[in-house]
Amino acid sequence: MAGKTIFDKLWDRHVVAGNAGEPQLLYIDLHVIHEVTSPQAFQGLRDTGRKVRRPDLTYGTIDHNVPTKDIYDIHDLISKNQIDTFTRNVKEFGITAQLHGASGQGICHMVAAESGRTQPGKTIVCGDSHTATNGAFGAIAFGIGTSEVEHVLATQTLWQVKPKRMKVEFTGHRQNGVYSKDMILALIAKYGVDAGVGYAVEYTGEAVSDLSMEERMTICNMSIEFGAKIGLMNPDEKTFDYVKGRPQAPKDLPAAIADWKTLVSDKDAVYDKVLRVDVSDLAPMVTWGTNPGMGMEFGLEFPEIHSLNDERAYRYMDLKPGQTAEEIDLGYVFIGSCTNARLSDLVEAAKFVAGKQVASNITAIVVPGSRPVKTAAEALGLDKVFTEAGFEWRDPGCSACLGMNPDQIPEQVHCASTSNRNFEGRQGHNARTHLCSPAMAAAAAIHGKFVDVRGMA
Ligand SMILES: CC(C)[C@H](C(=O)O)[C@@H](O)C(=O)O
Repeated sequence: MAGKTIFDKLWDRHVVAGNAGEPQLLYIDLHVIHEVTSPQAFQGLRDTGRKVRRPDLTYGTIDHNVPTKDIYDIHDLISKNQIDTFTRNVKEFGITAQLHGASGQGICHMVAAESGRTQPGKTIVCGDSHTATNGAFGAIAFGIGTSEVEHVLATQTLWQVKPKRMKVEFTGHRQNGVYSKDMILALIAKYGVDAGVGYAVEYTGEAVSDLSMEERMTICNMSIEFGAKIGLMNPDEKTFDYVKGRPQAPKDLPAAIADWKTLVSDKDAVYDKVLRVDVSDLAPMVTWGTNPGMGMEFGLEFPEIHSLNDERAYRYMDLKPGQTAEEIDLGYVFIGSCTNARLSDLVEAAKFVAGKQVASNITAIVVPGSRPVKTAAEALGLDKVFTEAGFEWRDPGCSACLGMNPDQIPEQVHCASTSNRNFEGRQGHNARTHLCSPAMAAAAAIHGKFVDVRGMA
């Protein structure tokens, strides 16, 4: 019999009912909730007189709507209503949540891992498309819709059709100044934003083993930009070390680790599709267009127009084929989001900023993804490094990744952004987003334009 992938092993462990090839009922080990996609779900429970089946397996945070200048100072009435409603709901249904100013508050895709709830072998869902971030630990993690949030709240299970299996092998070793963000942007640029549709993607290869857990999360996070709901990696010693010592780590860690070690893909595992990206010569990536696949290695010219989409993207971005990233007239730099606002991202960005000044044409903000990251960064003095250089240092939240809170990029301004989506209007009406790594964003803030960070720090 052929070997099994990690995905097969985890899937099989969680099937409660249903046959292969049909929708199957999966047990959910962890349900993360936030203020945007849960209100109707709770109302649905209330309307039918149901309770949350496993409040102990449900974990909440506020992130999308929170202002990052003063988390209590919410002017937008819809945002305020969502946060107030969420606060009421978690209290009424007995769910642990990181609310205003709480020490664990932050972006939903960061807080579960930070608390130790994200562990190898789990099924993890959240009403948010970047939930695959947790897959970096060797978990099946995916985003769900609000009616599914209600289903999970009520039953701790979910109907799903098993996706196909894809292996993405990152071979070679990265050059200095090239990061996991560049790896995932390169994958999406090479194969397209729909290449992962219908697949659970397993990321493997020496270039993945090289990465820290935080860097791995960046890759799994952007699985959805590759078209896949699920992206995951085989757990290893780095994974176990990350979980160890966290408040919600398993009580009997050695026993858990012994089990987790079995939850890796067999050598002879079978995949429906295999893709490869060699990262040895990869340069830092910058997107020029309006989807995450419209990206180029730094130094290369933006491509010819091949479709109406390309034409529209160039018009929206006010750029032309043949230009290079260096020629982009940047006005804003955003370092933040569930993709790249972890401690190591801020440490790396700070290397390019220390002792320097933000260029006069740039407004630059750093938004730690969570309160634990903010606290840890301040203990390292990173807040001073950034503010002395002219960056603003904010409170945790989704911030300018998406225009759901006051942090918006002004119209027509080009923004070097460490976030995950460069869609039209994503960061604000008519704002122009260029996705890149924290190092590229930080160096761009100092130089006033994109520069090649290879060999710089
Ligand atoms: C608000 C939420 C539903 C949305 C998502 O699920 O993707 C957001 O997090 C995003 O990144 O666009």
